[in-house]
Amino acid sequence: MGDHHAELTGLLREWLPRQRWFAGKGRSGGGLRIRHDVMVFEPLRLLVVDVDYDHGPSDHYQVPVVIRSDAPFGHEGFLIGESAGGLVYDGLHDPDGSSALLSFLRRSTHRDGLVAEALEPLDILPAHAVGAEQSNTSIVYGDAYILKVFRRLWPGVNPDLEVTRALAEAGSTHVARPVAWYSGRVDGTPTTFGFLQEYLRSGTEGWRLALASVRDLYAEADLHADEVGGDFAAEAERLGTATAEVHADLARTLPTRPATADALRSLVTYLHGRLDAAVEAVAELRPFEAAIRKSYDEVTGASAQAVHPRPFQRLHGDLHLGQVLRVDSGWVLFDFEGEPVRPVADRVGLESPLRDVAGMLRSFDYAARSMLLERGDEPSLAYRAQEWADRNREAFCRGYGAAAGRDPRADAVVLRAFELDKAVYEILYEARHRPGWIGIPLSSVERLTRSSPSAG
Ligand SMILES: Nc1ncnc2c1ncn2[C@@H]1O[C@H](COP(=O)(O)OP(=O)(O)O)[C@@H](O)[C@H]1O
Ligand SMILES: O=P(O)(O)O[C@H]1O[C@H](CO)[C@@H](O[C@H]2O[C@H](CO)[C@@H](O)[C@H](O)[C@H]2O)[C@H](O)[C@H]1O
Repeated sequence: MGDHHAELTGLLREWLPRQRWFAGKGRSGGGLRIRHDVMVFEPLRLLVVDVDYDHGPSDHYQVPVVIRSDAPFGHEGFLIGESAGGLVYDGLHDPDGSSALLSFLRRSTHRDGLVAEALEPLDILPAHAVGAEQSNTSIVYGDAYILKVFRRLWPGVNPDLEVTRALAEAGSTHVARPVAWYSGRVDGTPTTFGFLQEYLRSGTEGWRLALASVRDLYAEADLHADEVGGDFAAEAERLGTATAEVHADLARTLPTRPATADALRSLVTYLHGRLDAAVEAVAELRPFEAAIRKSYDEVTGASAQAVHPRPFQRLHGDLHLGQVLRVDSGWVLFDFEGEPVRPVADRVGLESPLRDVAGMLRSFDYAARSMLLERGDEPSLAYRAQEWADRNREAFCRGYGAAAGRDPRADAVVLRAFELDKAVYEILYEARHRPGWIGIPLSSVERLTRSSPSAG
């Protein structure tokens, strides 16, 4: 294995940093070690790779590979490199590799420390990868299942699996049925590697529906959001209700804790810490720093009961229009992973449900403004974008309030703090991955720090 691993390590040293989900960009060091090498199911081998840096903890990644003596047509795009043993391909994109993973799940078996568990008998179906690879790699089997393979491994049970299972067991209609998963040990801790769910073939992503609505509005230069064909407000209201129902099920089945003065103080410290890192990295944020900090401090400015009369609880953690699907029966939420850049230990904490509300409100802003990027500077469209975002924001909060018994807008100080925090996170995210979009969250920070909390 020694020479072979040395060769594979060399190939991965080139390949890994080029992947969209590689989190070590900009960190010095980057020494690579293959920690586990398991033949999961012929021909799929699963490598667990550690990346060590000069400072801070190591990262862990799973890299399933298929090593072939042939080079089938169409495989060029996912070649990792050439070794003495053959051509090394990304095993999640190699059709034989993705089939092997389903066979492993189907057997509900274990292999060298990797364990597969299935809740129901699985059909063997052909695989294809979905969409652009982001934080993870997803594979659809037939049109029955979708497997999410967590590329970066955080020791512990992945919150997506934990929370989705809790909701399914509570009878929620707002999640896709969990079907199977596989796990192993990382740093001695049982860790989720991949999660298979029912594939909702009739689902349309909220982001696509919202963009269609915005497009309709921009096409009708003289009409308002409530007058054009593709008005999204009724959907936004239903989405608000679905989010509140999910929160209620999570509060009923998983732990909660009161939002005490201490809990709010820790929250504010945490928000300031995230801002420290963002202003350090993105100079454009600095003119707004003082005003943002002032908004955060307002969270501890009055009694905890007055500012946040709801318990802290488990959440979605990164809710936006790209994480919800409209199916015939209503809205389904997925990807309960939280923000992928946060350590899992942080993401499984009990937090304010207003964090999710704020995530979705930010997304209405994104949908309205992303289309302005294509249109250049048209002041009348900017006005209409704001009108669209406000209308859907109100509808979402109305729907949430009707189901939760308290409208999120009633807790305006905390809601604004979370909207600012999300926008700060987005500024960092866009700076790293999509610099052309950074103006969207920056303009929101500018607006949110200008307005009073209740104005939204
Ligand atoms: N149960 C499902 N049924 C149908 N499509 C889904 C389902 N879950 C996720 N998707 C689609 O798969 C894609 C990737 O899923 P996601 O969990 O967001 O991955 P990532 O964490 O990499 O962003 C999304 O575009 C989403 O629309
Ligand atoms: O989908 P992920 O879990 O990988 O989330 C990350 O990427 C998102 C972008 O794809 C990013 O979301 C931001 O852009 C969305 C439009 O593309 C918008 O709907 C969101 O409101 C906005 O935050 C997300 O923040 C990031 O964690």
